[in-house]
Amino acid sequence: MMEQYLALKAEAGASLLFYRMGDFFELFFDDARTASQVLDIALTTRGEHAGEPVPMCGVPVHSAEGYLARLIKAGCKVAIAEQVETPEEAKARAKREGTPSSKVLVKRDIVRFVTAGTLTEEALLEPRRANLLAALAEVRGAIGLASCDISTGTMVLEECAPETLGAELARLAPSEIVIPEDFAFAHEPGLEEAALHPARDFSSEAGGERLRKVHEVKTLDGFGDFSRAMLAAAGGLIAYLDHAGRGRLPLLLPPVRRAGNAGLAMDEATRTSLEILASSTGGRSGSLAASLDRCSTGAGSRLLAEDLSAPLLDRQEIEARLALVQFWLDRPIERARLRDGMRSLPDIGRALGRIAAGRGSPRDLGQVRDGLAEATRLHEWLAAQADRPALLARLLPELGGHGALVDLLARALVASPPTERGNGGYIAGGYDASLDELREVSGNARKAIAAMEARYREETGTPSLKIRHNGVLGYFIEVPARHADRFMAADSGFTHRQTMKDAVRFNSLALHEEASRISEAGGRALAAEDAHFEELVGEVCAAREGIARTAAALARLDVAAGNAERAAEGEWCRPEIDEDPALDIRAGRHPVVEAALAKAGERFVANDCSLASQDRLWLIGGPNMGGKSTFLRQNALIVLMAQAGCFVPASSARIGLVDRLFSRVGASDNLARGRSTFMVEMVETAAILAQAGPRSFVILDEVGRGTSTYDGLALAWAVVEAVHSRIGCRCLFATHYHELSRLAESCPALSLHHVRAREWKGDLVLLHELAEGPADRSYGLAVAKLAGVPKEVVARASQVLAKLEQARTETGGLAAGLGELPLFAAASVQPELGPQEALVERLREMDIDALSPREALDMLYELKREAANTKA
Ligand SMILES: Nc1ncnc2c1ncn2[C@@H]1O[C@H](COP(=O)(O)OP(=O)(O)OP(=O)(O)O)[C@@H](O)[C@H]1O
Repeated sequence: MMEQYLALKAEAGASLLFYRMGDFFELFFDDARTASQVLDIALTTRGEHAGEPVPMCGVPVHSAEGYLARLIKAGCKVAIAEQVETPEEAKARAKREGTPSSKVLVKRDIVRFVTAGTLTEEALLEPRRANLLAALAEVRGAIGLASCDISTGTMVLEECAPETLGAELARLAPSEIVIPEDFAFAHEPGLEEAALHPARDFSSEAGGERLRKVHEVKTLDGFGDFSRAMLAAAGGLIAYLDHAGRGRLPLLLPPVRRAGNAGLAMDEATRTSLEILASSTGGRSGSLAASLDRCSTGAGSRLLAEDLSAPLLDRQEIEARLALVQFWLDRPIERARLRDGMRSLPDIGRALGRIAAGRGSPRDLGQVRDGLAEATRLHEWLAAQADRPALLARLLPELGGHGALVDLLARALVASPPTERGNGGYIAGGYDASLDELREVSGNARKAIAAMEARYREETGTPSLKIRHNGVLGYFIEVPARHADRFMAADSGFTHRQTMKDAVRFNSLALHEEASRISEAGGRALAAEDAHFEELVGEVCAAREGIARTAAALARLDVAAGNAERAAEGEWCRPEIDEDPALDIRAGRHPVVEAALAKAGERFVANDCSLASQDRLWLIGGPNMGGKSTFLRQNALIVLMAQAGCFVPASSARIGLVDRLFSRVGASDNLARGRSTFMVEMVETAAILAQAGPRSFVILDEVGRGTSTYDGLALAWAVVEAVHSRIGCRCLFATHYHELSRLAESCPALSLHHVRAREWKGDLVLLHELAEGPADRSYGLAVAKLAGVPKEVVARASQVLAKLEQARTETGGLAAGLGELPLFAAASVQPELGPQEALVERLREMDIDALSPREALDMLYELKREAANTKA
């Protein structure tokens, strides 16, 4: 056995090997140590290997899913080795091969690799979260990105530049990433845990071939235009799935090309800081998605998360989503009816995923039936609604058209089919006459056995006689031990089978005959149900693309109705979308903070934000805890929500489409990646300065606070100037440096604002209200007092502050020398040129036509000399 185990383990590689032994999966050696630790189960030993006891642990097959879920969550991969022949088959093989049957071992094989990105089981998936597997490939400097959710079969191909890979991965947030073994960008952040796969599977030719084969088409043209990098990534993805499923591919729908720049771009830091899908503590609760989500189905929640991760840039598409939300908002009764109906809707996308992956159960077929039947009912109802918006009209045909399949499944399956296929009983009566007959035979035999029990009781005068059944003996007659003698007699007609403590068990010829009838008919009935199951699976798979489209349409309806529900609940408004580089939000609120305050019985103070080309940079000061970060974030979130097609928490909002959103709010140490707080702040600021354009929206919070006061102020000053004069985008900039307010004199599109506070009877009152003009003071000490810093420390700080302020009055303070500083734009602060760049600059500036031949020759010599120096 050890030999077989070790061979399979070699194949499993780094995956933990679940080795099937009867009713258990067993793990050995290091696998057993890891699993016992992660699962907190007993570690024992079994036998010896190389003179040492072999560590072992095991999990029962029937509850293996739960254990698998925990292992996958802990970052492990698992290879499942099943018995692929029965003991009888093994014995027959031994006979054929001439090996003694005692030496023969049942054949086992790895039937599947279970990894985070290749799950389909209900128990292992979170209903409200997509589970993506992504593959990356590089072709001539372009990175192809293939992502798929095999639980529903969707597959998206896209391409990006190496610099934006991090942002794209942050948008997708895949559960697992596969890269070729020789991937040039393997050291990029986020790829530390990526699975390696042989590079030969990541070629564009092989990728194209694989896609054509999976979808049984001669050309991919009908699906879209895919680049070589996309095809290479798709090839790697399919090859990895093929490897994980040991040759059985899961459900894969035709690939969809995601157009580059199709949406609002956000980098990883922005996503994290805006807490879109997860809060800063890592969980869903406290995130934007959680506070927005009123979807009735898991599929709806998954689509909402996708919408929020990839807001749109296409005005028409945004308007289409908003109009559908409006439609449901205007019809509260219909909305309630839709959401009620949806609540009991099965997750047909995922049921289909399991069926297509060969892991489907009769219950999954039942779910497809019920889901499609509900979709058909919805189709009829919605078709009768007046004033349907365009998106609804587009979705409508996707909901119907499954009549024949629903009818077939309705006739074929019982009302609530079981999850277990092995015991049968899921094919409905009346569907197959021969199956009904077999069932009748077993039914009659069962009746005969019941009659036999009554007859034997009477004939033998043993009222306590019972005919029973168990897995080992089959049917048997059981009598109390004190009555057993008369059954033991040679001519009694009963044969002894087993003696228990208080009872003795017998068989009889008649019972044996009826039991054989039951088991034979039962076996044939099971086989017939099995065959029907396969037929039904075939029918469902043949209709898979239509079913997936229906599932997607249902999810879109659910998201729109959920958004309408949320908008009604919070009195949110429909944003107006236009192309102006402006932003006008009236009485805006932060959806998450507002909800948290409401729970505590507190009121959120709404604030306006109005940016336009002549006033597009707001410098915001005011006390700590005054609400600056909240204000910055709420406006970024409102933009994001609007472009995702949601209503927004404001009394009115006009959003000029934003192409890139940047958020640098709150310190996020990234010590794991070897960067200090200040370094992270500067890296993120650098990214903003490099990538932001005139249509971007930037929120920056306290840039420069992580270093010395002078350095920090200088950096903040230069960053504000660059954003104002060079980039020219809309920006909210929160700061504690009062000195920055002087920028208002030199930057015409910059205005000063502050969050209001008051000191009342020595205590600080934060009003959380935004007002125009610079902040008068910081109230830092008052906040420290509020936070419980000991009185004597605050008193001492007051003394120090008084001294510092006195010095400031005398010397003009920190920014004393800034009066003479020229404007950023006028200063023409050129970065110092390197020697090569200087050379290029001279060449560029040279007017050849104005040179005499002699001057030209001299110039050539000079340039040559300079070039030689540059090299040295
Ligand atoms: N508009 C508002 N209405 C009511 N409460 C608010 C509002 N804005 C913020 N708050 C409350 O004030 C707290 C502090 O807000 P926030 O972190 O935005 O302050 P801040 O000015 O950025 O502070 P710091 O300068 O210390 O970073 C929030 O957690 C919230 O409870």
